[in-house]
Amino acid sequence: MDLIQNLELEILELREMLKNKEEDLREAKRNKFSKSYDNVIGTKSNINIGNIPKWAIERYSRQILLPDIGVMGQEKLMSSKVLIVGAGGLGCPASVYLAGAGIGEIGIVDYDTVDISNIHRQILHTESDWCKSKAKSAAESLRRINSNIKVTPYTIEFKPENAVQIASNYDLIIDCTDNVPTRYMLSDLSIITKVPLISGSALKMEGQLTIYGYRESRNEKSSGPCYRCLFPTPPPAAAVGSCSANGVAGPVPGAIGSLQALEAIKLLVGRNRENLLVGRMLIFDGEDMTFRTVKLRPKNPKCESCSDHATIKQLTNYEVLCKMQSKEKDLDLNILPQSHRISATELSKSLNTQRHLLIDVRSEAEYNMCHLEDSVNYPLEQLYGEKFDLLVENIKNNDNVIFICRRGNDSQIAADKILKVLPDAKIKDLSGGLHAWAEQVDRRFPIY
Ligand SMILES: Nc1ncnc2c1ncn2[C@@H]1O[C@H](COP(=O)(O)OP(=O)(O)OP(=O)(O)O)[C@@H](O)[C@H]1O
Repeated sequence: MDLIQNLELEILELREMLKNKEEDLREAKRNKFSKSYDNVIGTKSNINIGNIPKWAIERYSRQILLPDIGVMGQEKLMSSKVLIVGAGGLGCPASVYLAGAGIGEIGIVDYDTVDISNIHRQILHTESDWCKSKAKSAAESLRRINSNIKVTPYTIEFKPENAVQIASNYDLIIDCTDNVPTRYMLSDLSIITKVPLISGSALKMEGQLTIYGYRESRNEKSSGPCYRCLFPTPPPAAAVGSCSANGVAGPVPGAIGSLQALEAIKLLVGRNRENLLVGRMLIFDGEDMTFRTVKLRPKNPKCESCSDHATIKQLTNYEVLCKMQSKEKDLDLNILPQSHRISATELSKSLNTQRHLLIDVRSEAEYNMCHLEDSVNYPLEQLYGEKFDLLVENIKNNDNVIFICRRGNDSQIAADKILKVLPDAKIKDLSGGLHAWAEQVDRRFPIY
């Protein structure tokens, strides 16, 4: 028995020794690598091979082996500057691969902070980055991936007042944002500054990407349509989906962001127009796992931004263009008069004394995530379907009807629609929605 125990102890000791030796070996390798890098920085020493140093050949060998990249392509990547706007679902994977590929300088712009609901897809941020600036968190992670590149975080909103000055320092812009005003601005910016733009988007299980503002050389006209050629007038704000309202599967922006990085690498090493997504859009459907490329409409000969008759010579107010309300106003539509609204605290008190019909108009998936006890689910779109009459009948027979949604906008739309057919109905909407409930009444209720 003793013999077996002794042997086991010896095995444990040997394992420990092996682990230490392995760590020593890794440390020695790391030292060797950084020493050889130190030798090269700031010098044209004789260990340079061709035009790129030994350390870079070792580090980037797997992509240099590709005939489309090669040593010359690697040199171009290492002297390129890429600006990534948005450090979210698309910006994280796009910048990871660009940092990995050794892009000389990466600028990353984002005014927001990391939210816990971002982490399922925004792979540069971790739990310990929660509430940190996204641009700073992304920059820190990128520097950990590649300490040989320069990374500049911009913790600001990218807007007409600062966009031209920042973008002019870069060779390429990558649109990783999530809103229409910024998309129009980036497209115009690309035409004005002659910096090409790789635009991506992802929502639910779908994503797409294309290149705008591509030019064979700076003196040539841009090829392919710009965003304004395709969408001369912005869609109504309500028709635009967002990840926070519609959801997104993490790997979908992961795939699109990675492909944006791939297009960036190809563009920077000088691949031909035909090999790039110029005048074409790649569409990915994660539901049935298909990729398809569609040809985009040609340039609009009357485009205000990129045609010969362009009138847009400087950036304008894109919030006005897209008829956006300010973010605060967005949170509360104020459709209903005060007499048809009830605060979360008032509702909580009233629930203790009276019977109510609580109608939750969120989607079924949201309702299943969390809902108030005894509420019934009646998704907003059903108000426009065949069950509407049934709902009206139900409401007629109730004295206390409360419409509920996430933030208090859809519930007002629903209540307003019912009031148009039943003007005397005893209807109210929960002001501020379930967010207000979570903040004012029950902190256990999840805010999403
Ligand atoms: N004009 C802008 N300037 C700087 N950053 C921007 C601008 N417009 C959008 N962004 C950033 O682009 C990123 C887009 O990321 P993503 O689409 O994953 O959405 P999100 O806002 O992080 O998450 P969610 O929609 O789930 O709340 C966000 O971090 C947002 O702050």
